[in-house]
Amino acid sequence: MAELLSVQGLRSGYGRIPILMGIDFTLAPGEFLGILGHNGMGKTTLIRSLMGYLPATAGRITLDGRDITGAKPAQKAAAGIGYVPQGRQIFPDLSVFENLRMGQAGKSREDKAVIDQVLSLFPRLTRLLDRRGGALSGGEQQLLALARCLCTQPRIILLDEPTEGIQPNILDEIVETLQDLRRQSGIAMILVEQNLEFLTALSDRLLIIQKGVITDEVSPEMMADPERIADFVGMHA
Ligand SMILES: Nc1ncnc2c1ncn2[C@@H]1O[C@H](COP(=O)(O)OP(=O)(O)OP(=O)(O)O)[C@@H](O)[C@H]1O
Repeated sequence: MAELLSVQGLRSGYGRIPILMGIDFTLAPGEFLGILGHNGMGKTTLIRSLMGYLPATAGRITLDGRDITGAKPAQKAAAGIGYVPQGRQIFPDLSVFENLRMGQAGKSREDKAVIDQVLSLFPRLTRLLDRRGGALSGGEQQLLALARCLCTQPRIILLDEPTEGIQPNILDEIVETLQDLRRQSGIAMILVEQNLEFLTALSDRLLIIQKGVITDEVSPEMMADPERIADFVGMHA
């Protein structure tokens, strides 16, 4: 399979504290890759390193075969890498619609058609366009952060712990929205999570991260059997 993103021997950390100890994986076009790990295993560090917020101390990241290891976050965004941070970071004083427009802030002119197309995936947000971002529930904010990222028209989305602090009813809606996105678009996604059930519902392939190293890969065949995965990774949902 052709590869869109390739990560080889990636190391990074904070100051002199190493956290990522040599991460290797590839992402194919349109693939949803899940990365499962407990608290503190390096998931956010990995996403922030891929996005360029933390410099790699070793290793190589390529996009379409082009080396982007040292590229700045804005350059990575311009190359088509979208980022939905943990904690969502929506603008609390702006309306839902204004938050979506911020997703187009880097473009020379606003493209309302793109916002409309994105909104077709998010009926709940369409009903809340005038509401302040800060007045949304956690789950609604997560939907907004995802929709805002889609307004940048990325080829890859990096999604950091989307289930954190979200009520179960809206979590199901987030899963369905992502499943629709997976079916309808050619977007590829890296989802880092500690929620096994969420990842098995969405991932084509699942990697396990422990202490800054990818320790295992769960094959697509095994993905069909959540009990077996839970035993395999020692993480019952
Ligand atoms: N700014 C920082 N300075 C120093 N160490 C940090 C910093 N941020 C995170 N760490 C450490 O890096 C390690 C990995 O943290 P990271 O946030 O990547 O984990 P995670 O898997 O995303 O966990 P969580 O689910 O808690 O977000 C942890 O040991 C954490 O304490």
